[in-house]
Amino acid sequence: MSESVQSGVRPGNGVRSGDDVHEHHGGFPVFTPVQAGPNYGEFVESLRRLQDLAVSTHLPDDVVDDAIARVNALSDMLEPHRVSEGKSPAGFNRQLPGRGSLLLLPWLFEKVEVDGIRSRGVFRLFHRGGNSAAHGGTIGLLFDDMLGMIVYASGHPIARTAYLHVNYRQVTPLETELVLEGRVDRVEGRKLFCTAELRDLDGTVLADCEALMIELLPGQP
Ligand SMILES: CCCCC/C=C\C/C=C\C/C=C\C/C=C\CCCC(=O)SCCNC(=O)CCNC(=O)[C@H](O)C(C)(C)COP(=O)(O)OP(=O)(O)OC[C@H]1O[C@@H](n2cnc3c(N)ncnc32)[C@H](O)[C@@H]1OP(=O)(O)O
Repeated sequence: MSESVQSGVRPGNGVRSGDDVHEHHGGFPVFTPVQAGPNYGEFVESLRRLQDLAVSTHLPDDVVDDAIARVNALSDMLEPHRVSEGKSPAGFNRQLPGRGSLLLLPWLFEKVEVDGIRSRGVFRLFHRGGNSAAHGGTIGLLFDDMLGMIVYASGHPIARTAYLHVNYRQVTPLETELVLEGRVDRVEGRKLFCTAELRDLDGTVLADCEALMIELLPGQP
């Protein structure tokens, strides 16, 4: 987000070029990229492991009490370091799984180009919906976050998702490497029509989507 917001939009696909003026990104604030420290990725991964365990254990009550005390102690340690949006490395570090965000799927981008993007990763235990399959909402999250990156990579100003139509074609497995690809298909004024597919390593489409992204007007949140 920060690259796009701060240094502007890269030209591509015949869309407006030289759009590196902040006003072209709606009402988004100017963020200065926050680089993660060398151990930040490990910190986020440790928290993901904790989430995996939180949904895949059955703990005795005394262990739960002990866990509450320890987690609260950890939170107390972090609390004094709270910062406002855009001042944390979370979500801003593309070299880290899920850009270093605990919210996002811990996937890594392999290709971020004008004609489309590709990322790779796994759904974790804490993404389980039922019967060992990924929760449908987490697949929507994966697609929606990718759409922001597609718009960014294609050289358009910041856009928001007006609709996201997901087709669930096959059950999506957990803890299995998968590949996601997407691109802007066509542009009508502010409207960017995008598509993306989630595939397994055999190339089977597990889910695909069609989405409308709308470039923000000046001042739009
Ligand atoms: C250092 C490393 C950096 C790492 C990070 C790098 C990159 C980061 C990644 C990404 C890049 C950067 C930034 C990304 C930032 C943000 C992405 C955010 C994505 C989201 O946050 S996603 C959240 C869910 N999303 C919403 O929260 C949207 C809520 N919503 C609205 O904010 C408005 O709704 C809005 C603005 C969408 C439109 O509002 P509006 O008033 O401007 O436009 P209006 O309604 O007039 O529509 C104009 C034309 O679209 C048609 N139209 C509209 N809606 C339609 C629909 N549903 N179906 C069919 N057609 C539709 C109309 O019919 C008309 O069509 P026509 O012009 O032909 O008449």
